[in-house]
Amino acid sequence: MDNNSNDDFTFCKVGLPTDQNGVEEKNLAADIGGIAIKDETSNCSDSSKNGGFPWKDKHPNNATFVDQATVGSLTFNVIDASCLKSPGESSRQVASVDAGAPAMKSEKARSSTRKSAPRTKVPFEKGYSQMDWLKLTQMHPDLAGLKGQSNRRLVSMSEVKQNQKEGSMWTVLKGHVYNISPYMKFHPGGVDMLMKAVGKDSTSLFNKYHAWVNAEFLLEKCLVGTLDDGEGTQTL
Ligand code: HEM
Repeated sequence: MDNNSNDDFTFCKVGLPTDQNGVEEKNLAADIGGIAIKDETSNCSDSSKNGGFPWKDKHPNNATFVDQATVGSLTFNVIDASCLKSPGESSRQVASVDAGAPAMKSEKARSSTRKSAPRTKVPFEKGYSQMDWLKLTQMHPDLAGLKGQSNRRLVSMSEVKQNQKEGSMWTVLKGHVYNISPYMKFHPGGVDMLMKAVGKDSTSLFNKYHAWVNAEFLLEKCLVGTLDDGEGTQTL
């Protein structure tokens, strides 16, 4: 066999990269695929460290932007949080990440899309999750309490008001009349909240808290009828 052939492998130790003095560089964690998160601290009042971008000068929480980098759809903002004013905040650098949006858009965009109503989801009791509700709607033969009556009938508002007792709690939602009594304990916003809907048109309350919820689907089996705006009661 020819010893000078390409079968001759040489193994060598691969060490950490070194600087020009041959000293191994230890601070590698901050360098990821071309992004260098600079470990520079900035003076809180020094706006010359904004990389020439005046809008990167201040973070809304009074921290100073140090660097910005982008990988694919992710934008990193590295800020010096040492100027944070709240008492519990310690001096640190923070990297905030925004997916698919320019960094400066994020804070304002998120706050402007927030609902005015407070989010107060209650933990559900065992056996009362939304999945349990879906199972119940598939198994129960008469959740609306129709007792054989058609749910394709017009229902007056005065009839809705009369149905406010255990087992028969009616509400109007987007022109449909539902018996929400069986859904009470399954409501993620709690029984007390849903009780506000009983005996009245709850469309505006519903939209205030969660216009995105598909009530037509969730309450399909609780449908009693259609609201009669003309206050008559007849079969469709
Ligand atoms: C009438 C039919 C209603 C149905 C089918 C319904 C359904 C739901 C659903 C599915 C959620 C979970 C939403 C989510 O996870 O994003 C929810 C949450 C909630 N609901 Fe309702 N809801 C109804 C009526 C109401 C009414 C009338 C009120 C207020 C008076 C209300 C107040 C709330 C609240 C405060 C939450 C918690 C919001 C959150 O933090 O996510 N709901 N509801």
